[in-house]
Amino acid sequence: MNFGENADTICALSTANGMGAIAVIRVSGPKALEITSGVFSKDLTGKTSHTAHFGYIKSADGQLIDEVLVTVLQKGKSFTGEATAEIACHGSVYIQQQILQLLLENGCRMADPGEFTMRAYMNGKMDLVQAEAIADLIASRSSMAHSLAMKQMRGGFSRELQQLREQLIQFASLIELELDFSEEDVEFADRTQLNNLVREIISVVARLKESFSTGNAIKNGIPVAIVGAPNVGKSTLLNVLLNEERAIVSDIAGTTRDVIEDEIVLDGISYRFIDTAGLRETEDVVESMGIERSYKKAKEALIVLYLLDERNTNAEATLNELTDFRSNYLNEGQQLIVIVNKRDLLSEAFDFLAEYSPVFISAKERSNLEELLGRLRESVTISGVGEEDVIVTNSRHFDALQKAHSDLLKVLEGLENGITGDFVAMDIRQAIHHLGSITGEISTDDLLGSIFSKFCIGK
Ligand SMILES: Nc1nc2c(c(=O)[nH]1)N(C=O)[C@@H](CNc1ccc(C(=O)N[C@@H](CCC(=O)O)C(=O)O)cc1)CN2
Ligand SMILES: Nc1nc2c(ncn2[C@@H]2O[C@H](COP(=O)(O)OP(=O)(O)OP(=O)(O)O)[C@@H](O)[C@H]2O)c(=O)[nH]1
Ligand SMILES: [Mg+2]
Repeated sequence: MNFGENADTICALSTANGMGAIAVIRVSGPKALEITSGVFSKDLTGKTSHTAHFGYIKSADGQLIDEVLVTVLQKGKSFTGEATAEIACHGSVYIQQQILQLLLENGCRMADPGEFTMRAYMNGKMDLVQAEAIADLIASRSSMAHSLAMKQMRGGFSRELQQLREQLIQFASLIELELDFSEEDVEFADRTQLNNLVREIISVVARLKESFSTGNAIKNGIPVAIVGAPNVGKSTLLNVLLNEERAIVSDIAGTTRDVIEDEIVLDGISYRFIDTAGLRETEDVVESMGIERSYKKAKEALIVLYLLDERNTNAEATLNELTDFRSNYLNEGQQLIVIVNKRDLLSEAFDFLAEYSPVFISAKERSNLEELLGRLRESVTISGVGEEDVIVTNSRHFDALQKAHSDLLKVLEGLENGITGDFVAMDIRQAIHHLGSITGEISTDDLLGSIFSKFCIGK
């Protein structure tokens, strides 16, 4: 990988593909200002950084291509850290192509996907976590996903990792110091203190690791399974939540055969609602396959909406049904919300459900859905999304945390079993390595390639 003075000068369209009011073409690299000046009516090389210049783009044979505004960012002062010119032209596809072609003829190369951000990383403008957060920020579709990505881009997660690494490095050097003097039988590192420190670090890593299921859910839409007996109104509720006739509704029990899901942003949170086949004993082969899938989906969901309706008047049978479901299909960490639907038809009080604090709604009449949304939002908070907490949203980070976690457990085991310092130190170094791979203190071309190739071109 060439960078610094030897880097190619790259260019790409940074705005969306296709026609727009204005399009921005970004040029970055050692020759960005020279090459852009070569196709522009003014010399940009000596201009103050962060200034905009009006002028013309002309082709080699003197044809006027467009009137444009070029922004100059000098080396060391731009997003990429390299000299950069940003050409804001009229957003015609023809003009965009002509300008890009002129830049290529004058010595630029087309940027690979994510190459501008990769250069920002290579030039120390940001770490890998922050670079990855930019991709998440661009992809974010809900306020919660946006705020997680923003926090990560601003360095929240990086600072937490940095702290952990520093503690571990100090720890490792204490143990290694002890090794140097091992002949003299000195213990520089107080083992109890080390023990406590490792425990503390393990608990932080564990918390980060565990936040991934929520973080991932927020990024991809929080999975909410709608389950319950046939005909209670699951599909009606799905349709009402999505505001769309997504699933077939009928008064025939067993209408929904397959899992139906769709995503929607409500109140700043993106949910993935999953309608399932009504749960019951059945001889029908196809229906029982559908029910099998319902149970599977319920297990994968973060929140389970369990629907009952006006027929569930038998307290014992209903409570048994709920207990059964809870003990057989609900995992730890999953939130259960019990809903009594068809409240327009209710004549009884359903006091026996008090321990579940059910939400009474009428899906058909769209009544009391606000309470349900409130409860959904509450469940998201309960599942671990505090305002202050750093949340892991990226599976690469999760993998590395998991590895660091198991290294640290080995360290702890080593300390407790009185294993010699050199083995303990090896495991600590491994943990430091895995934590460092997250922010990219340690990285390989393969890793960078796989991360940045998923970015948009021009980013
Ligand atoms: N036109 C344009 N808009 C954009 C970007 C861009 O590169 N160009 N961005 C790209 O993603 C985002 C903004 N991010 C940016 C980050 C740093 C710098 C920059 O010039 N940094 C300098 C100076 C900082 C300062 O003055 O405080 C530096 O870091 O040295 C510019 C944009 C979104 N909007
Ligand atoms: N009165 C009343 N009827 C409702 C309400 N919600 C749903 N229904 C009716 O209940 C019947 C069953 O609704 P569905 O949404 O198909 O029920 P389901 O739970 O998806 O049923 P399966 O797919 O068979 O498991 C339909 O006739 C709906 O119109 C409600 O709030 N009040
Ligand atoms: Mg249905």
